[in-house]
Amino acid sequence: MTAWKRFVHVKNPYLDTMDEDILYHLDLGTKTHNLPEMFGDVKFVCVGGSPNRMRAFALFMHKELGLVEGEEDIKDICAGTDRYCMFKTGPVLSISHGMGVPSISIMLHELIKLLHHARCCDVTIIRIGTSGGIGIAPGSVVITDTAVDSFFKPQFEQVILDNVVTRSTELDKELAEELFNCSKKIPNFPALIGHTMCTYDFYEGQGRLDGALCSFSREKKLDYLKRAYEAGVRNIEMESTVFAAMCGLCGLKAAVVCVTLLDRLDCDQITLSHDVLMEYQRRPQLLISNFIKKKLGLCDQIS
Ligand SMILES: O=P(O)(O)O[C@H]1O[C@H](CO)[C@@H](O)[C@H]1O
Ligand SMILES: O=c1cc[nH]c(=O)[nH]1
Repeated sequence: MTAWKRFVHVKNPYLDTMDEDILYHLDLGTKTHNLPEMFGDVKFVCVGGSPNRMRAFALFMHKELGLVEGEEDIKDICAGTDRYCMFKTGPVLSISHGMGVPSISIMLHELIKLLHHARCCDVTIIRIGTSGGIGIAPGSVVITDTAVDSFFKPQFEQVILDNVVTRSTELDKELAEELFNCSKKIPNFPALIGHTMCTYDFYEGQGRLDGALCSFSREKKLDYLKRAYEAGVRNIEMESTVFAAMCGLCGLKAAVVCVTLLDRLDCDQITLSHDVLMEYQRRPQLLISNFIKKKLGLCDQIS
């Protein structure tokens, strides 16, 4: 029996009428680049805020996949722009998205069109990030089941013209479970499944007392974070709702996996040493590399 291929769908009737599509912020285009040849074999897309992290992930994946060509062949495909960076190794694409909803949303529009133009199918997309934990030990890896907004609602509100359009932020529960099962096979790997709250700001928006502005008390902050915990929220970051909404609408299997850098019930400032921060940031990468190797039928635990 032939399995159906899951293509990436764009939902824009105007795209078909365009002679050329310029993916401006990626410095790629349908006339200037052979997108099917460059990207047609992509099966896994990993995204994260920082360019260096996404470069490190591509190099790590390259090694883990045992690919023959050298590291020096892994170049930034978007080098012509300094908005985002993109690296490809085998079927894995690694892209940075900057900080916050507007930044990741621009990248996702162009990435989803890229995958569509390249005729990619059966693509899984995973955000590997950092976050602030609530009521869990720093260094824990949270696999998101549902992304919620600042009111703990599983929705993303997109302003389109002068309307507010509400979109669902459900993520693929089966994929989250699969990732959690994968995490159990890694020794001493603290992981859990929970809701992730996405905010529009790192300071006031996440109830921090240490920003340039703060108009609420310590008690109000703690009351808010405790209510978030009771609603099932285990970590806070700044991209998951729009990521879940856009990927869901375009038929991409999506997951969010973020390490926590602190427990927000204890503090606001990130005081980790550089080495500890780097080690924590590698945790989502290790989990995703094991997952990808498993999906590709490579040895489960090479690392
Ligand atoms: O670690 P990344 O992927 O950048 O994600 C988190 O870190 C940034 C804030 O420091 C926000 O973008 C937040 O979502
Ligand atoms: O507290 C934190 C840490 C990382 N990223 C966030 O968005 N918040």
